[in-house]
Order: sequence, then structure tokens, then C-alpha cells
Amino acid sequence: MLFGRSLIQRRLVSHITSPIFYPNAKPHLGHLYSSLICDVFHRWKLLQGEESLFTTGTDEHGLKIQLASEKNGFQNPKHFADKLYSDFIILDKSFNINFTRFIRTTDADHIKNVEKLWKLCHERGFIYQGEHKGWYSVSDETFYPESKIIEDPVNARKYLNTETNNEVIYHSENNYFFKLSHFNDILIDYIQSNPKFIYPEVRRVQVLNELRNNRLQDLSISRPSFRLKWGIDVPGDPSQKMYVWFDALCNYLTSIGGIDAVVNNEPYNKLLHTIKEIQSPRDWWNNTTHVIGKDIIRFHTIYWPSFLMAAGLPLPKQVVVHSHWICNGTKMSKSLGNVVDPLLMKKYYGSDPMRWFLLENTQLEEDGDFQEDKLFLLTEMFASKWGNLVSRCCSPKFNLQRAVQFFSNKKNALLVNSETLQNEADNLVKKLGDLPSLVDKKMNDFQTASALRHVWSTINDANAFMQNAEPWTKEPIEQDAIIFLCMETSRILSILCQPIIPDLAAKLLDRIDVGKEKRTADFLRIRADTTYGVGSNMKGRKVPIKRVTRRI
Ligand SMILES: Nc1ncnc2c1ncn2[C@@H]1O[C@H](COP(=O)(O)OP(=O)(O)OP(=O)(O)O)[C@@H](O)[C@H]1O
Repeated sequence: MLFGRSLIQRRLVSHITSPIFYPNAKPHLGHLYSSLICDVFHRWKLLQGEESLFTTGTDEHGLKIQLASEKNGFQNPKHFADKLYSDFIILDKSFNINFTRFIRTTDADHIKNVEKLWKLCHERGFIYQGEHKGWYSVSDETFYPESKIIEDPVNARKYLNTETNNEVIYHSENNYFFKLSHFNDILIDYIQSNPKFIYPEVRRVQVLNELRNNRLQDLSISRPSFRLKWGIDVPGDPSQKMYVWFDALCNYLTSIGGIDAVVNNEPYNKLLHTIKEIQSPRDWWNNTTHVIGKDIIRFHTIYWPSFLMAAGLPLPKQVVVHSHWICNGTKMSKSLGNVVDPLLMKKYYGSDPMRWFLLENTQLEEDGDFQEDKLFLLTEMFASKWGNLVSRCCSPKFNLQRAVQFFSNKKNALLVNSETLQNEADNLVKKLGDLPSLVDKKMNDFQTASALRHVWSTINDANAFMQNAEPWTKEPIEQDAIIFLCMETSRILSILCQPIIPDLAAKLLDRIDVGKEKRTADFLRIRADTTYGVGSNMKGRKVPIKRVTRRI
């Protein structure tokens, strides 16, 4: 031991969560987007050799599901959820969303865990009974304060809340309350002293302003069972069902073993396919990042930390809030029906171009506008820039195997016979050297669009170098130097981009015969792989990226 620090390094772990979605209708582009952000982060961590978990799922209780199931002729809402939750799995599988657990709030371990959370909050004095009157939104399953209610401008008999614009009705009932008001200043302190807890900054400021300007009131966290039939019973009082958000938010703990596992920090081994055992659940929880849409910020940055503190539990690391995909100026939403069907888009353009497109055309702070034309143009760019670069270097005119064997040896300098070209080559080598750590920083900060700009810029440089250097006019040694550098560019970028475009990256690496075991972060340095390219210039091999035809 060195002054108390163990010589054995602790393995880095990270747990990322998507929201769990309401299976009250088919999923759309927005759901895919949230899951994709998580998937890419999870794959990125795995690429770096870290341990990572990614959990997602469906939020299956509550009035919204009860009503949707009745509307669709189901007696039992569970049967309705059974039918619809699989649409979310199909969407995930179609887009290579590589989750470690898909949790359903109807799972037995989850129900047990939610009961535990309730009991802890109750025993510690944060839950009490009372009468609840106020403005209630069926659609949002939440009460809103008077200050957030306006008359509907198009229907004078209706009222709306200003947060989601959904209809509210005045309603009175007996139920259980959570002492949310107790946490107002505690949350302000916590968010101030943990500046990355809510990310990006604009959302942190939004929540702090909300807490300062509209002090928290206690929260009704149960509904009478005669009205809400589909939910978890309040422990010891079956006349009441739990408020769906109290139930749903707890999924994040269930998915890594539950409250007991986190409190006792005992190895947990029941649920995951990718790793056999969670050695230290509390480490995972301390490194948990929730990715959410801005519509559910209140629930995740105010309610959830308050529930956890009330139960005496630690908080997760971070809540990352993204903006919305919009259509005709409003949020794409199941209820409004103004949605883009990702499966239809996949049919025309493929999964990976969609993945890239969604990440390239948004940033956390701003809403994204889906334009199919841009998606088509992206497929063109893949084929004409990246695919073409690989196809050219794999032409039977050249010999990549020979080039790799010679230039992967550091002693053999990459020389070209012109000062301008040599400058281009040196710049490209420098760029490739800087890229992995640059992209790592962007990925950890959820700035994928910015990372992708660097990727395009590097591909463009390699294409320009190839064009200017004209290897087909050169002697073999110089020819080899040129195609080696171009293919090192493609090799390194393909390894880097595996988390974003897993299938396309694999095709690009397959085309230059990079061994499967040589696609990790250890091979991101130039000259790190000394054996690829064998047989890559044989006649008749397929182009790695095919063009698609324009749909609109
Ligand atoms: N338009 C969107 N853009 C980005 N993410 C979205 C969008 N719509 C939904 N999501 C993701 O799904 C989460 C909410 O899921 P939910 O099932 O409530 O979707 P919804 O389509 O808004 O449903 P509903 O219309 O029934 O409220 C959001 O927090 C976000 O993570």
C-alpha cells in the first residue's frame, strides 16, 4: 500500500440508462434517439476496455397504459403491455441497440424493489397521508400547481398546464404524500456543489431557477385503487396504488440489482447477459448516468434525487438531458402522432446511416428537425468519400499487404516525393495521432456531433491526399506510402466509429482484412496493426459501402 492507496487499480465501470418508455403505442424516432445516445456511450466505454452496463426498458403501469389498454379492447393491461413492449425490443434490435438489460416495471424484482423504496421513505418519515386537490393531467399523470395552469386558447371550457401543454382537470382525492418541500434547498445545494450532476449547463440553470422561483410543494404519490387499477399496491394499503413515477424511476436501481444490492454492496449475479456478476453494485450506482429527454427533467432532477435522499440512498452520477426531435414545429410524440417511423427509414437507408444521422444532426442543447433529404445525402457521402477511398486503395493496381508490411515498421519513414505532399502526409499523421483522445473527450461529454465533424474532416484530408498524390502514377515504394497512409486513416477511423456505425465499420475493416482481435482501442495508433491488408487487392472483392437510391 502507498499511503492507503491500493496498488491494485480499480476497474473503471459505467452504467448508462435510457428512460423507460410507455408502451402505449409504437415507438418512434425520439425513443430511438435516447437509446442510441446510451448505446454509443456504452459501446465507447467497452471499446476503451472499461466495464459498462446499459439498461433500458418499458414503464408499464399507470393510468395511461390502463386507458390505452381499455381503448384497444384488452381486459388486462399486462396483456396489452406484453404485446407492445416487444415493439421497443424490435426497434432496439433493428438498430443494434446493445442493451445489457431490458427492464419492464412489471418484472417481479422491480416490484419488490419499489416496495422497498416506499418502505424506506415511509420509515424515515417522508411519506404521510392527506387530501389532495388540484389540477391533474391524465396524460402526464401528474398534478400541476395553480401557477402553471392556463385556459385553453382554442376551447374556453378546457384548461392546460404550461409545462407540457396537456389538458388538466380539477380533482380531489385522499392519498399519500411525499415531503418533497423538505428537499427544495437541499437540492439547490446539491446541484450547486455538483456542477456536472445535471448536464448540459443550460439544463442545470433551468432546474436551479425552477427550485428558486417555484418552491417545491409536497407531492401526491398514490392514487385510489378504484381509479388507478393498474399499478403497484401501496405496502400495507391496497386501497391505494403507487404514483407511476415513484414506481418507474426506481427501475434504474432495480436494473443493477436493487436497493439491497447497492446498500450492502454485495456481488449481484442474477440478471445480466454480458457480465456474469456485478462485483460492487454501489460502484456501478455511483457511476450511473441517466439519459433523458428534456420533457422529463423534473422527474429525474427533482423527484428522483429527493426520493433517493429520503430513503437514505446515494445519488447517481449524472443526468444528461437531450432536446427533442421536432416535426412541424412540435415535439414528435406518440400522442400527437406526428412521428417518423425509424423502421421505415431503416428499410431505405440502413441502420448505421440512421444512427450517424441522428447523432450528427443534433446536439444536446438544441432540438433537431428531421430532414430525410439530409439522410440520403449522408448515404452518398459514405459511399463517395469513405467507401470510395477504401475501394481505390484496394484496387488490384496496388498492394496493401506489401505497404503494411513495410511501413508498419517504424524505421521506414513515410516519404513522398514532393514537399507539398509531404506536408499533407505529415498533417494527416498528426491528425490521426490526436484524434483518439479528442474523440474520447467528445464522447464522454456527449458531443458526438462534434466528434463526427472531426471524423469527416480526416476522411476529407485523406481523400484530398490520395487525389493530389496520384499513387497510380508513382513508383511502388511511394505508391505504398500513399495507400498505407490512406488505409491507416480508414482503419483508425473505422475502429473509432464502431460504437456509432457497428455494421459499416465492420464492413470497412473486413474489406482491408483487419483481424477481429485488432479492432480495440489498443490499435488506434498509426502503425499499431502490422498484419492487415492480406488479399485486400484481389480482384472481384465487394465494395464496402453500396449506394442507395433516393426515396423522395
Ligand atoms: N420527439 C422526441 N425527441 C427526442 N426524444 C424523445 C421524443 N419523444 C420521446 N422521446 C424520448 O422518450 C422519452 C419519453 O417517452 P414517451 O414514451 O413519453 O414518448 P412520447 O412520444 O412523448 O409519448 P407520449 O406522446 O405518449 O407522451 C423522452 O424523455 C425522450 O427520452
